[in-house]
Amino acid sequence: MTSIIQIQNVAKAYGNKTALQQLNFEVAQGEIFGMLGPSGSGKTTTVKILTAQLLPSSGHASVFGVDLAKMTEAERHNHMRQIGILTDNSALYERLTIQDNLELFCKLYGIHTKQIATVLEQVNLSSERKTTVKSLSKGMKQRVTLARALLHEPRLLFLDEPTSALDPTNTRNIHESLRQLNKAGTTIFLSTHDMEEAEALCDRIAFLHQGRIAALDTPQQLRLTYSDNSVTVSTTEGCYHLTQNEETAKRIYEWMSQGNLKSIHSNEPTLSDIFITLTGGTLK
Ligand SMILES: Nc1ncnc2c1ncn2[C@@H]1O[C@H](COP(=O)(O)OP(=O)(O)OP(=O)(O)O)[C@@H](O)[C@H]1O
Repeated sequence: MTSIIQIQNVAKAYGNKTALQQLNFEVAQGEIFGMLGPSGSGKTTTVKILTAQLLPSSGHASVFGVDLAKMTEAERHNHMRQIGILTDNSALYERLTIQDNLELFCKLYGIHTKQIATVLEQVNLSSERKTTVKSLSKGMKQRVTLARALLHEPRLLFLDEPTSALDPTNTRNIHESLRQLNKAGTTIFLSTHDMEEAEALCDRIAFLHQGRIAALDTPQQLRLTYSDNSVTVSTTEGCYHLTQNEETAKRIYEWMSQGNLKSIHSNEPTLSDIFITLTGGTLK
C-alpha cells in the first residue's frame, strides 16, 4: 500500500481551544477515505492542515511524502498542483457562464482551456456550459465547483461536506462523478457528517469525535465489529429478535420445516448506531 497521506500524533489548538488531539492515520493511493463526525469535531481543521492552509500545533502531517510543516516554496507549489479542494462555500462568478468561470480559473492558474471540456464531461454539465451561473440550481453550482477543482487534474481531491446543501438527486449525481473519478485513479479524502454519504462512497471511515479518532475501518468491518450478533425472524406465529446460536438455529430449522418461516434478517448496526455506541454523541 502506497500512503499518500500520513498523519502522526497531530494536534491543533486555536488559542486555548483544542480542535484536534493525537490524530493518527494514513490514506492509501486510490482510496476514498472518509472522516465522519458531527459539527465541531475537527473535520475542517484536518482538511485545512492537509491542504497546507493551517499548520498543526504538534505532530507530523505529510502528503505525497512531504512534511507540510517543512515544505520549500517549490514543494508547496507542487503540493497545490497535485491536490484539488471542494468545500460547500467555494464562490463562483454568478454573472458569468460556466465556461467563462472555468476559463478565468484556467487563466489564473496557467491551465490549458482544453481541460474545460474534459471536466464538464466528468461532472455531466457539457450541455450547460453556456448557462450563466446565477440561473443554475444549487446542485449544478456544486458540480461547477467540482469541475473547477478538477481542472488541473489533481491526484488527490479533498471534499469538505460536498453535498451538505443538496437534494438527494443532486447528491447522487455528485457521488456518481466522484466514483468515476476514483475509478480513473483519483484518491479522495471526504469529510462529512452524513453517514449515508460516508457509507455510499468510502472504502474506509474514521469516526471523529471531539478532535480524536474513535474508530477507523471499512464500513463492513465496523458493522461486524459492533454487531450484537442478533437476527430478526418473522414467522406465521410472530416476530422474534434472537441471538445467533445453536438454539436459535434449531428454532429457525423447525419454523422452516413446518413452512412457518417468513423472513430472517441479521441486525447490523448503522454507522450512526456505532458512532453513538463509541462516543455517546450523535452525528448531528
Ligand atoms: N479559527 C478558529 N478559531 C477558534 N476556534 C476554531 C476555529 N476554527 C475552528 N475552531 C474550533 O475548533 C473545533 C473544530 O472545528 P472544525 O471547524 O474543524 O470542525 P468541523 O467538524 O469541521 O465542524 P463543522 O462541520 O461545523 O464545520 C470547533 O470547536 C471549532 O469551534
